[in-house]
Amino acid sequence: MLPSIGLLNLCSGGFVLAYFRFIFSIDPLNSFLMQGADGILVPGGFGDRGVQGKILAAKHAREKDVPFLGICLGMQIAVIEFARSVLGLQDANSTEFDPETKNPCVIFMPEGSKTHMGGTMRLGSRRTYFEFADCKSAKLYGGVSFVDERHRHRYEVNPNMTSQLEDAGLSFVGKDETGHRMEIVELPDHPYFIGVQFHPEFKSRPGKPSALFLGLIAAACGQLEAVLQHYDHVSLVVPKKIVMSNGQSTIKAHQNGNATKLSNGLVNGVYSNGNGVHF
Ligand SMILES: NC(=O)CC[C@H](N)C(=O)O
Repeated sequence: MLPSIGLLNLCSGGFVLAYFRFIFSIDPLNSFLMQGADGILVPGGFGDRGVQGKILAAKHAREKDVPFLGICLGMQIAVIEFARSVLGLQDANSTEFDPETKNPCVIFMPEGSKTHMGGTMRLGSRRTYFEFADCKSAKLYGGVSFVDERHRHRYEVNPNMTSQLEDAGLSFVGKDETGHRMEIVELPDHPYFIGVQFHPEFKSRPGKPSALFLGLIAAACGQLEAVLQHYDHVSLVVPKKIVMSNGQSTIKAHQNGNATKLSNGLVNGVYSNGNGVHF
């Protein structure tokens, strides 16, 4: 596939010229080609083809502080790589690729059907609640308490392994309404390492790119701080975890998503009216 070039408006620091290169994850030159990358995006996918190369890409990004965005399978890959390299669980895997793994950090969603594939995916618009106001993704989305993004998957991060992963430094900063389904993962000490279970590309448009793509490009050209500061004037009103008297913790959801109109006409830069109906 030929490389392509894009002109992007970063809001803060004017325009940047971005050069995109598609690397096949099964390409033996994969690691070599990644060396010069300023940013890496691992997209969604099904089946185990190219998974090893995708794991190498996530590892390279994590270890070399290269801005990284993992989408759906790309997020699952980032979790697998982290479990293997940081937790030392060599056989950590998704049960999609290794049903017998002793360390299933990505598992089949309990409500899915293993026998009927058609229409059994978790599809369509679902709500993600931010756990922390100061994580990069919450800031990029403009300080909302939730975002509605579109989904297309059968597997998810194993909720029984999240505390182990979090103790080692991975942060699950976005979750569904139950708090058991991981939607956004970040590495807080990394310049830009974000994985999302949803597909931001489904609602991204040339003139209105998803906040996460904007963040990736900004980070890749050293402009992330400037872009985040641009959003800083929008009050960050994401509630912190509220510890309830019964010892359970929860987050309070604001039904309107704390929407604030930005000067560019977007509602916090997010395509959502906060009630699950999308434009
Ligand atoms: N859209 C995707 O990337 C799907 C990821 C993975 N194969 C799953 O079903 O969960």
